[in-house]
Amino acid sequence: MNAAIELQGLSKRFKEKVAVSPMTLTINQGELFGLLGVNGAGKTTLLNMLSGLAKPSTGDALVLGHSLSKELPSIRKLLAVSPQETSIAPNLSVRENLLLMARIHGFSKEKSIEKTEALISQFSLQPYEHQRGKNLSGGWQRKLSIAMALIADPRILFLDEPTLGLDIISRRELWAMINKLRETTTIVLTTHYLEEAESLCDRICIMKDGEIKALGTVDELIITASKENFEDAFVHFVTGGEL
Ligand SMILES: Nc1ncnc2c1ncn2[C@@H]1O[C@H](COP(=O)(O)OP(=O)(O)OP(=O)(O)O)[C@@H](O)[C@H]1O
Repeated sequence: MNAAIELQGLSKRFKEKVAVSPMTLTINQGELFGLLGVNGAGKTTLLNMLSGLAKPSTGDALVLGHSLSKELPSIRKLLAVSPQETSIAPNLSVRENLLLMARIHGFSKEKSIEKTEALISQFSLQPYEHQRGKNLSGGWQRKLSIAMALIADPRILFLDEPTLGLDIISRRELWAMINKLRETTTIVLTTHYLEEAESLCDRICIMKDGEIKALGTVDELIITASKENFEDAFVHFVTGGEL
């Protein structure tokens, strides 16, 4: 299986604070990979480094074979992020947000309209296409944010807490959408909802204090921790077996 992302001792330090210790890890193409951990584990910092928003302190990563330290512009074309905080312009409509994103990516006017139409259809955004971003519900804002991240057909998509604060129905709708996306895109997802990770992820990496505490499928993690369920296994790994 070909690697989508190869971390090669990638680390990040903020002054005295080690946010991510040197990490070595491979995420495969086509995988839906979960990054889990308690607050401050280093998940967002890791994604920020891989998307060029934070400069690594040491190490490198290969993204579809391109070196993060040497070929960031190539990586930016392959990878997109749907961030924790919504990236949508509040006073623009759904359609205008998508058009703007397409233009930012350098698509012609015609191509931008074509891309916008396709994403409105793919995400069933038709009923809301003329509604301003700020007037959408949380679930629809999140769907729009993911649609915007997909405007340039990235090969890899980072979803940082995609269902944070959503009700269970909106969450399930997003899960269905993410499951469809995995057919064409490698996805790295962070979440605090363990049932979300269990339901969606092929493999999960559990981080704490910038370090990998466990890595594997849900079943492998449960067996390694000698627990009955994933929640108990997660608690075991992040407390060092104390709970
Ligand atoms: N710009 C920064 N300057 C200093 N410290 C930072 C900075 N960004 C993050 N940190 C620290 O690095 C550590 C990792 O933070 P990070 O946001 O990556 O964690 P996280 O796993 O994404 O947490 P959460 O689940 O709360 O989003 C934390 O201790 C945080 O306080």
